[in-house]
Amino acid sequence: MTYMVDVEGLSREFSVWARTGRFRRSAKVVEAVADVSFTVARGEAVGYVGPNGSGKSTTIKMLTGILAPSSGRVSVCGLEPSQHRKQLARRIGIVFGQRSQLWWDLPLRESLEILRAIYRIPQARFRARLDECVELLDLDSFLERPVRQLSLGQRMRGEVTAALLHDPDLLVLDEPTIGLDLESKAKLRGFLAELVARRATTLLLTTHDLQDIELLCPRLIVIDHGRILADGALDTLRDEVSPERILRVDLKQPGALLPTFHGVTTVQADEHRTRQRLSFDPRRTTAAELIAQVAQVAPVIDVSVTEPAIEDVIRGLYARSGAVPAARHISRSSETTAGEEE
Ligand SMILES: Nc1ncnc2c1ncn2[C@@H]1O[C@H](COP(=O)(O)OP(=O)(O)OP(=O)(O)O)[C@@H](O)[C@H]1O
Repeated sequence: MTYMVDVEGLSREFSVWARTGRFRRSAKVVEAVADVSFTVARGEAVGYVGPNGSGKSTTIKMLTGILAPSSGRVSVCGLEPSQHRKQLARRIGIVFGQRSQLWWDLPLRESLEILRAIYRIPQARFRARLDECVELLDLDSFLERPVRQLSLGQRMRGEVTAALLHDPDLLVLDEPTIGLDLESKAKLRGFLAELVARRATTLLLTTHDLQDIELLCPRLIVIDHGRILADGALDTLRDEVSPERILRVDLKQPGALLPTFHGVTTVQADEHRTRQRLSFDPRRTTAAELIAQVAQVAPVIDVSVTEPAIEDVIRGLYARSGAVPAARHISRSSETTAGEEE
């Protein structure tokens, strides 16, 4: 099988100057990415998550050819990125939430025209792509406006359009929803979800907003200290870390506390015992089975099942590995001085 992304033993080190006393600094090596291996198949949508300084951007930079690896092997669309950066640029689309690929003083439409010329996109294909983005991302009202006058949400919609004009095989999004308000986030996510579903675009997404992942990426790669902590389907990781689910049942009449059916660990009830919560292990029983069992002992008017939120799953993965991400926000400016440039 040929993969869109194929990474093996990928590592990247940086030499940095660290303060060791009031006037003393000494060189040390930071392992930004350490022995990372994964593959992404065509049409997959993968979320790459980790706390600040865990190595996400460094990985993305190696995948897109901005940085060369210190060691390991990386292949994107069958190309070695740092050696074939220009060729690769025709095959992938990149959106960096914190950086723009548009021309600040030009109207958005002109920026897109320039990109058409750079990528030598045939007029008909360009028109079709642009029309589609204009419609689905509502670009109409600001297409003629200079990029510097656009709101962040409008600019991001422009960035995504720019990344898609040349029909890339792989779309790499680095924090695409950072700083966006709820409405803009929803709009962008809706568009990307459609893209994945309809066109089977391969997507690699880094984000701090776990809702992006939940809505767009069935698979999750979790990274910490430059190493992969977990890689798998969100649902599988959820089962591994915190298998318990909660079935809430609303009964027609107050009654006795429900029995601990097979697979149920605890039963809790409100004071009238009309609303009861059954914690259960989905590997031992199913919500449907439980509902049927409850209905046999008491008339039910409503039910709902709650799963652990993605935040809890990720917290569980870190806890399992002994990492404590929240306490580790690495500030480049105060702790280290970059000794190497991108
Ligand atoms: N050019 C550089 N020179 C020196 N150190 C660097 C450089 N780029 C990254 N690092 C270090 O490598 C580590 C990983 O950084 P990276 O930017 O990849 O993390 P990240 O997961 O993208 O973080 P964030 O979520 O804050 O963007 C950090 O310790 C960072 O300080």
